[in-house]
Amino acid sequence: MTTTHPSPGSGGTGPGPGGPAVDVRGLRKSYGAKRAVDGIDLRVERGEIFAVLGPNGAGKTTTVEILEGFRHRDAGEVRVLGEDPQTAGRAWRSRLGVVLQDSRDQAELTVAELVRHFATFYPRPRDPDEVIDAVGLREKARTRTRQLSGGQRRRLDVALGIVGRPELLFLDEPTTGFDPQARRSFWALVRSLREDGTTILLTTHYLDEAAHLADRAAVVRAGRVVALDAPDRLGGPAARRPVVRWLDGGVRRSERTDSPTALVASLAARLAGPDGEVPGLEVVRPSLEDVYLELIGEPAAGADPDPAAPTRPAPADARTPDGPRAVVPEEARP
Ligand SMILES: Nc1ncnc2c1ncn2[C@@H]1O[C@H](COP(=O)(O)OP(=O)(O)OP(=O)(O)O)[C@@H](O)[C@H]1O
Repeated sequence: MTTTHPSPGSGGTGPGPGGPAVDVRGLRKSYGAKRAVDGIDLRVERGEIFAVLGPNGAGKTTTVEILEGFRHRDAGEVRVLGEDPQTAGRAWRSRLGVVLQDSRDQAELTVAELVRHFATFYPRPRDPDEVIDAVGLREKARTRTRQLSGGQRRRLDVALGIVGRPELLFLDEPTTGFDPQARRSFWALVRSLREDGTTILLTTHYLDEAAHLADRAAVVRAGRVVALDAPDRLGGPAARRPVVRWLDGGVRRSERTDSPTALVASLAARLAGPDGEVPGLEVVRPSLEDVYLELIGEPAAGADPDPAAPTRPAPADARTPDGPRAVVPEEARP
């Protein structure tokens, strides 16, 4: 379940100062001996949808919670909408929309009551009924939030995240638990927010979500950014080189090549049987998932090792909770 935390205050009344929405340099954060974030640099431009990808424990949530002002960093420079989240006040907070991964509250209120209640925290809220429509909850407007399904609750969280008309919206794994149709309509909603000028920083484990939504994506592994680019360019051209696979005397062979046609022609001349076919011939262009798995050091099943690929990292360790992951600063509580 997810909860959106309100960001009351007096801001949100106009565009913030120029410059990137998020600018992070040399960010570090440890929990005891565990380095969760180990020197992250990234910049999110205003008006873009930026995805942060990475395996469990890579440091995504820690990074995002620092950007949201919910966690303190050990080192590095951070600017979010031009301010340092550690010292920024209510006006800054009201310019953010935050949709966290876990928690629930206000279970006895109906959807409409809760969205209207959150709208009162902001100086220039969206119309609550329009927001409820936009997230596809019109039918559930009079339902108590405790009676919503997981996917419906997630949509409600998004409604609460956008009702304040944020300049920057953080979405932490927003479509977990959605059915395929709900995901598609949620993606359309996120795109329409971008068209309204909202900057969106999204963490997701769904690569198709990043491919459909993100203008750019960063892949984080063991607390560092290992790639940052448009989803269809992540990993660089070498990572997208097609792989030709075939059987040679019953032995499986493969080769990455920039000229698959020439390779297939030479294989055909050498190995084609009486039917004119090369046994087991396939030409495969690596998908975003293949590229991602290589970047995080987990080659896809059946993938061919690429000498240019990053070395395999130590496995990401399990979370060691030390209390609530996301706390709402006093000043942001209703
Ligand atoms: N409150 C905490 N106390 C101690 N260690 C923590 C805490 N929060 C996170 N960690 C550790 O820091 C590392 C990074 O965790 P983080 O939650 O930032 O990763 P993540 O990339 O968001 O993972 P996931 O995809 O599972 O949400 C992990 O090793 C995790 O166990």
